[in-house]
Amino acid sequence: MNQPSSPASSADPPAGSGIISAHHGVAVEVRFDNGARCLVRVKRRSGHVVGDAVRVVGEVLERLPRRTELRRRDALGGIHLVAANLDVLGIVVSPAPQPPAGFVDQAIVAARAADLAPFLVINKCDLALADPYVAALRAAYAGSVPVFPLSAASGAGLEALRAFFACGHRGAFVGTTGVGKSSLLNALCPEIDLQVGELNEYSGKGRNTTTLSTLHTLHDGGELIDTPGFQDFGLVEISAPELALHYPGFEQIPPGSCRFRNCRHRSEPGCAVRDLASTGQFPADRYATYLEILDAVEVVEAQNRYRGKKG
Ligand SMILES: Nc1nc2c(ncn2[C@@H]2O[C@H](COP(=O)(O)OP(=O)(O)OP(=O)(O)O)[C@@H](O)[C@H]2O)c(=O)[nH]1
Ligand SMILES: [Zn+2]
Repeated sequence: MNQPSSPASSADPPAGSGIISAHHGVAVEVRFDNGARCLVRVKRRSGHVVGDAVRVVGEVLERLPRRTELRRRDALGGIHLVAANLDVLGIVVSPAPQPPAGFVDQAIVAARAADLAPFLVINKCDLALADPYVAALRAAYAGSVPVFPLSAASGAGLEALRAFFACGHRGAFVGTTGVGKSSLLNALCPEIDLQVGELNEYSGKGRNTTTLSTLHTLHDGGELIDTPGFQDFGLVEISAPELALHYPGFEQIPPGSCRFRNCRHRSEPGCAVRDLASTGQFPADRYATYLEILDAVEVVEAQNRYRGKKG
């Protein structure tokens, strides 16, 4: 379906407001507030993404202002908009394979910088080595974000995550390869194939379309965006001020504790974070991880400044 020469939709698109629930490259599916769906043709680089709130008038799509934007960085450093109007981002990890050091922290910072509330999913809790891993992650993050230990394979722990989404959240998952994101999506929405089937029934065309991105409604409530290839995305680079502002654990330190408002919590005089870490009131290992990420972020910032000067 959706060859460039095909009609924008197989029926007259109804007029009204709704949300883009799937993106097929040359057409988007709009889900109207009353539940009806239609396909509307768009230009290849129209800038529309799943999650966009739109008004449809005839074949014209008017995009309404976005509350949030989720971006990713590709292998060449290009930045792409992935989805709009999400409110939560699930960071998926597993005891095997484990994500690289600092991954969870950077994902939390990137989510918060994009105004998304991060939560942590620890998959594969059926594995024997899961318990100490879950305990370590809880100790580091439970004070900062919701933590969901579960097993996509056995289904244990899925109910708590379903209940979280059922509060009305719209989110996506990120995580490194092999942690079980696809398994988790399938466990949460077994009807994924069914939705694809419904859409194609509507369009009356075959199943051989590349769907770039889909918004799935979960059975108990809430929505999940599935964007092939996105889940392993390179997080958009975080800046040093974003890191200092959003690093998990720092939210427990009252704002204004450091002498300088833009304190990077490294060597500034009157830095409350460094003082708390040195006296054990802030976990020393968490502070050490922060400094390692800050080092890496500052190297990238220096490289970008150098490139900017050269350019
Ligand atoms: N033991 C166990 N294995 C799981 C679980 N969930 C997924 N796996 C296995 O982990 C492997 C990776 O699962 P995927 O769902 O493909 O992981 P992914 O994160 O989508 O991987 P990519 O597509 O590479 O990004 C597969 O062999 C799954 O069978 C789980 O809850 N427990
Ligand atoms: Zn400080």
